[in-house]
Amino acid sequence: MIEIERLSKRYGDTVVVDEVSMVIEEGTVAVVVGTSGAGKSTLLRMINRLIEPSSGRVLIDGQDTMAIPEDELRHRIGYVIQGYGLFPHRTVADNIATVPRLLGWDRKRIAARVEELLDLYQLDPAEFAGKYPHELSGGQQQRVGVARALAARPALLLMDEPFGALDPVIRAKAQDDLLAIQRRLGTTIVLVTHDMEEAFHLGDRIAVMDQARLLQYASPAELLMRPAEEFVERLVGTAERPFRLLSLARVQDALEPGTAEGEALSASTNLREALSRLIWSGREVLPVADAGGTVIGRVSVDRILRFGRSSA
Ligand SMILES: Nc1ncnc2c1ncn2[C@@H]1O[C@H](COP(=O)(O)OP(=O)(O)OP(=O)(O)O)[C@@H](O)[C@H]1O
Repeated sequence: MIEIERLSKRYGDTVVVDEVSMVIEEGTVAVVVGTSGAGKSTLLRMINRLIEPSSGRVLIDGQDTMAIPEDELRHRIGYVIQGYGLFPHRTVADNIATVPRLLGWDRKRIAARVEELLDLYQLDPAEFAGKYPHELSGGQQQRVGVARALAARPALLLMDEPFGALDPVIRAKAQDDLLAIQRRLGTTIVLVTHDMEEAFHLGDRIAVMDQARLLQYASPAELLMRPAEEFVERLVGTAERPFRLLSLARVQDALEPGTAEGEALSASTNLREALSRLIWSGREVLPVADAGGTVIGRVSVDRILRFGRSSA
């Protein structure tokens, strides 16, 4: 668990982070959003003390980060930035091995870990281990950047606009991969983004910052239904609200008994996508199948629309 308590950063008379307090539960994803210059990156970097706080404190599992030597802190906390920060003159394997080497792991253990991470990120070790960053696509570099941050199995991963440079298709895949890996490893993640879609897709909780202040820190549904201030309401996108609500629920939540004509939707599909498929197919109802392909019921346009209403 990460506890941020009245954390502030001042440069001279300018306050860039103003008494921010928030708790990030273990194994969850907290996403920080806000306007440019709101203080998001500064807040993130104060967690691993890349930036020293002016006041306030950060506790990791109850331990004040000030009591942890800086290098140990950096090894314990994974950090991913936009542009991935890979070392250009080191191979993919050497990049991933950076922190394990600093920690003095033996060769065999490092090699096994590198291979495991490349596998996890679907990069064939035989092909990719010896390549240099400039020989990789943007999406591959991004995956190596995250693999490197995960190399020493950090319990906490800080990510600053990690998918900012990716095109929309690769970006969606990178987000899904991250969630899958996060669930598998139980990593706690704090991620900064400009992209509200990304925030709603990834965040268990979303922190909204504006002009150095934390305006609201709540679950995606809460931000939509009960925005604390007009700024939050505008940022979550008033016109987008029903669609964002739909994307938070799954077909299994709107399942009705019976079956229907047409290509089955998976029960795990989100309702926004399901509605889109219904509209495109020109049908009022579609069958729903479980992960094994067995039809378990149906879903209708009517039922989905009820989920998108504020009184749902
Ligand atoms: N070393 C510094 N000295 C003075 N001001 C700084 C310094 N570093 C950052 N700032 C200011 O602090 C404010 C917050 O910066 P920060 O990078 O945390 O914002 P951000 O919300 O991450 O913005 P963006 O989304 O544009 O990256 C900005 O106004 C920035 O100009």
